Order: sequence, then C-alpha cells, then structure tokens
Amino acid sequence: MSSELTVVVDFGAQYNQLIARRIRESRVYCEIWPPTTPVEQYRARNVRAIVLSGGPASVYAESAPRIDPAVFELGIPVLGICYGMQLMAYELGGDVRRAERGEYGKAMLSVEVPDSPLLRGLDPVTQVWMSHGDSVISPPPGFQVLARTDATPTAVIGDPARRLYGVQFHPEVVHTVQGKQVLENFLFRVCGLRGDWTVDSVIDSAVAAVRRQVGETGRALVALSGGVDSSVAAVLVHRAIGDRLTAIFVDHGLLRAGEAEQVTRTFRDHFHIPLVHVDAADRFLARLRGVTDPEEKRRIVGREFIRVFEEEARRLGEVGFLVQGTIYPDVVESGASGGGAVIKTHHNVGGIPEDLGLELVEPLRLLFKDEVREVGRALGLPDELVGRHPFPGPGLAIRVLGEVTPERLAILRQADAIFLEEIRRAGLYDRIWQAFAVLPDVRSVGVMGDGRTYAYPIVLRAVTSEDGMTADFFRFPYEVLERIMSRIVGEVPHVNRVVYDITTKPPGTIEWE
Ligand SMILES: Nc1ncnc2c1ncn2[C@@H]1O[C@H](COP(=O)(O)OP(=O)(O)OP(=O)(O)O)[C@@H](O)[C@H]1O
Ligand SMILES: O=c1[nH]c(=O)c2[nH+]cn([C@@H]3O[C@H](COP(=O)(O)O)[C@@H](O)[C@H]3O)c2[nH]1
Ligand SMILES: NC(=O)CC[C@H](N)C(=O)O
Ligand SMILES: [Mg+2]
Repeated sequence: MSSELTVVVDFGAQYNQLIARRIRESRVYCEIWPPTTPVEQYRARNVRAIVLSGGPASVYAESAPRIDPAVFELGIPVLGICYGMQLMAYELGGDVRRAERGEYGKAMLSVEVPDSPLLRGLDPVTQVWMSHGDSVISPPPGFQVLARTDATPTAVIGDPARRLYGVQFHPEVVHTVQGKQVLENFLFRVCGLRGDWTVDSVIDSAVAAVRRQVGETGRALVALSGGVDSSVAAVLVHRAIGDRLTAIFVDHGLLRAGEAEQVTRTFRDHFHIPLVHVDAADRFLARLRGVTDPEEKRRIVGREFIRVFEEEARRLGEVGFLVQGTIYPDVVESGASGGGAVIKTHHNVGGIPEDLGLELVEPLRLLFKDEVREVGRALGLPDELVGRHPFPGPGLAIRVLGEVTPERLAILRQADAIFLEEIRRAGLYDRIWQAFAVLPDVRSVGVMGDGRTYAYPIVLRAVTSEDGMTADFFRFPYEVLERIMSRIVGEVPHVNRVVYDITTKPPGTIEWE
C-alpha cells in the first residue's frame, strides 16, 4: 500500500489506536503489531519506523510484556513512548525504577538540546501530558538527555547515532500541545519518510487486492445496511469487480423513518449496484413478539438476519465471496492485528454460518472510521451518506425498550424523525457523533388541553465521541431542546414528556439496551 510502513508496537496502552491515527494523519502508513511479532517480520515487511506504545505494566516486573531486543539492532529508528521508552532504556542497560514522584496530567517540558532532530521547532518550554509512576533514572550507554520536566529529569532521551529515542510524555494526545510536531520530527527528520499515504493510493491498492482475491469470474455478495462501512465497502468492491457484486439490503422493520427508501434509491440510481431489497419486517416482528429481554432481542435479530441472508444467497447461487465492512478498530479489538496477516475468521454480521461457504473480502480492514469516510468521499459517495451517524444492526429493536410492537415502533419513528430534523435544521448534525430517540416502557402523568394524560416519555440521546468507545453528551442550545420537546409532545400521539440523557460513557453506554 505504501513503501513507508511504520509499526506501532502495542503494549496495551489506552492510546495506541490514537498513536496510529496521528501517524496516518501525517500521511504515513502505519499498522499496530503485538510485541510478540518475530524480528524477521520487520525485515520482511521493510518496516521504516517503529513506535513502542505506552502500557500499564512496569518493565522490571516479572510479567511485563517485552520485545525481542534484536529489534533495536535492525537499524530501524525507534521512538519509545512512556512504557515504550522505559522498556527500551531497560533493555539497553539503563536504570528504570519507581520514581519518587509520579507525574499525572499536564507538565511543562524544558528542551535542553533544541537542535536534536526529534525536538526541532519546539518552544523552549512546552506543555506535555504525562501519566507515569516509573521513570528512567539513568539512561543507557550512548543516550543523552534531551529534555526534562520538574518531576522527571529524563523526560526525553535519545541516541542519535543509533536513531533510538524515548519520550516519557504522550505526544499523541491533544493536551501535549506540540505532540504532532514531535511525531512528525520522528517520522520525517529522524526516519527520513516523506508521507506518501493518500486516499487515492489506498483506493488503488484496495481495488487491486480485491481483483486479485476474487479473480476474473468470481461473484460476491455484500450485506448492505446503508451505513458508512458497508456502503463504502460495496462501492469499492463494485469498482473492482463491477456487476459480479450483488448487494442485499434487509428491511427488518426496525429501520428509521424513510431509511429503506433512501438506501435503495441511492444504490440503484447513484451507483448502479444490483440490489436485492428483502422486505422481512413481518418475520422479524413475529419473532420479537412478547420478548422483552435486551440480549434476547439482539440474538433474535442476529439469527433471523442470517436466515434471510442464507435464503438470498442460495437463491442467487454460485457466489463465492462475502464482502464485509470490517474496519481497523474491529480488527484490533478482536486481537487479530498481528502484522496485518491474520485474517479475521469471524464476521460482524452476527454469525454467518460456516456452511454458507463464502470467503470473506474486507477491503476496509486496515482503515479507521474517519479514513473510511475519506475513501467514501473520494469514491463519490454523497455527503449525506458518508457523514451518516452510525446505526446499529438490531436497529430500533434496542431503542424500543421492552416489547417491540408495530404501535410502539411507530411512536419512536415519528419522535426520532422530529429529533433528527431539528438537529439538521439547527446545523448541528455534523457536530454530533450519534443522535437518536429512545422509547422507554414506563408512562407518566401529564396535563394536555386541561385534561389528564398518562403516556410515554421520549428519551433524547446525542453524544460526541471519537470512536464510540467513550462518549460525552452533546451540549444543545436550550432553544433547540425546547423546540424539539414542543414538537414531539405536540405531534406524536401517546407521548407527554421529553427528557434528555446527559450520561457519559462510561458509566452509561450510548444505546439503552
Ligand atoms: N439492514 C441490513 N441489511 C443488510 N445488512 C445489514 C443490515 N444492517 C446491518 N447489516 C450488516 O451488518 C454490518 C454491521 O453493521 P454496522 O452498523 O456495524 O456497520 P455499517 O452499518 O456498515 O456502518 P455504520 O457503523 O456506519 O452503521 C454491516 O456492515 C452490514 O454488512
Ligand atoms: O452494528 C451494531 N450492532 C449492535 O448490536 C450494536 N450495539 C451497539 N452498537 C453501536 O455501537 C456503538 C457503541 O454502543 P454502546 O455504547 O451502546 O455499546 C454505538 O454507535 C451503537 O449504536 C451496535 N452496532
Ligand atoms: N502510561 C504508561 O505507559 C505507564 C508506564 C508505567 N506503567 C509507568 O507508570 O511509568
Ligand atoms: Mg450500521
């Protein structure tokens, strides 16, 4: 994909995905590898730069994750971050111990060697973000101290001859004001990279890889939800194999208002991808009748999805490949990021059975969500599709709390549509990561038109997030909330109250079930 492969070695830091994203933002291609990756792999893949991530362990502990010290002798430049720096120092003969003073949060870094290639262009004193209890007490032979903080005299160390560097702070977080400069200094000045990772190069190599995998005559299916990932995967594969790709869109009756029409229209008119639209609402709702347990609902939807899918696959016949919109966080989280070579053997559709006999095609498996969006834009997908909020596979079944009935789905759909319409009208859609309405299974007393009501509340949920793993509630202007409330109560039957969920994740999750 690029001749400038950079590897982030994962020692269990919360931030290793963030390190990889920052590197890619500088247009350098990067993968996350486990510390157990054999040294030969670094040579075989022609790795040009290595970043050792932070991690919760202490290097001197028995069980601490390590790396083959031969990595430091490959002649490839290394940047150790926090634990990564401590590990490098420890392995090369430095002294690492519990510091007298831990350092958590903001600290001021004083640059001592301003002409070090790693620190070029930094302010003499610059704010960094720290999170460590151990410190490099004395650096290994060959290393010099390049910068310090009050609590940590060895905040940055380096051996310019061997191109080995360590920073105790976290350059990848925004609280380290000049962190991007430090990472780019490492990539461009220390390693001599140029940054040739562009969306066009990503698309070209993904298209070529799909052609190689599927061959001249192979046929493929894609389960298309209309969400960002499966849509971008579909368009990419369509570019590679044309109408040997068929998309299957399942309307399970748990979609938002207008969604099925929108998805089918976009794909038929805009992309000319043959699309099978399966209207399966009745069978999903029949299976969900009387079911209130959230996990049971998810299982039922997942299982029914596969049944529908299998039936369609059998009907089409002679299909050898299944396209999935698996993205990099899915891969990393499933522990399959070992050198990019391990193929994820399971899928994210909810359980495609082995005997379906389809080989997986996953053209987005090395991309982050924002990169997937960029690829989608470059492929000509309309903004309203690329910028869509994520929508969960089980759909409204997990937003109608308790039993899912056609009546309660109708209430939720109408309220949800008003909520999103007003968000768009206020110009806030793109500032929010995900927004939706929830219908609880309680009722409360109200007064409307001088009469007593006893009806449902609607819960509004809107969050900001980078990746869905953590989230904060969105700060709406009160006027917008007020308009949403008055429209929902005024227009949606059986609703007499509107509440706004201000729970962060953690402790809450984004969805209610
Ligand atoms: N209604 C549907 N019809 C067909 N396939 C679906 C449907 N809903 C979900 N899927 C499949 O399940 C996968 C996982 O859904 P998921 O919501 O994680 O991804 P997405 O819909 O592609 O993107 P996004 O995260 O932006 O919603 C999808 O990529 C798609 O293959
Ligand atoms: O495709 C999906 N199938 C699911 O079963 C599912 N459950 C949650 N989500 C989405 O994941 C993100 C995090 O959700 P939670 O904070 O509720 O776990 C949010 O974006 C949720 O919408 C799902 N997506
Ligand atoms: N964030 C880290 O990498 C911490 C490293 C090590 N556990 C310390 O406390 O110093
Ligand atoms: Mg989706």
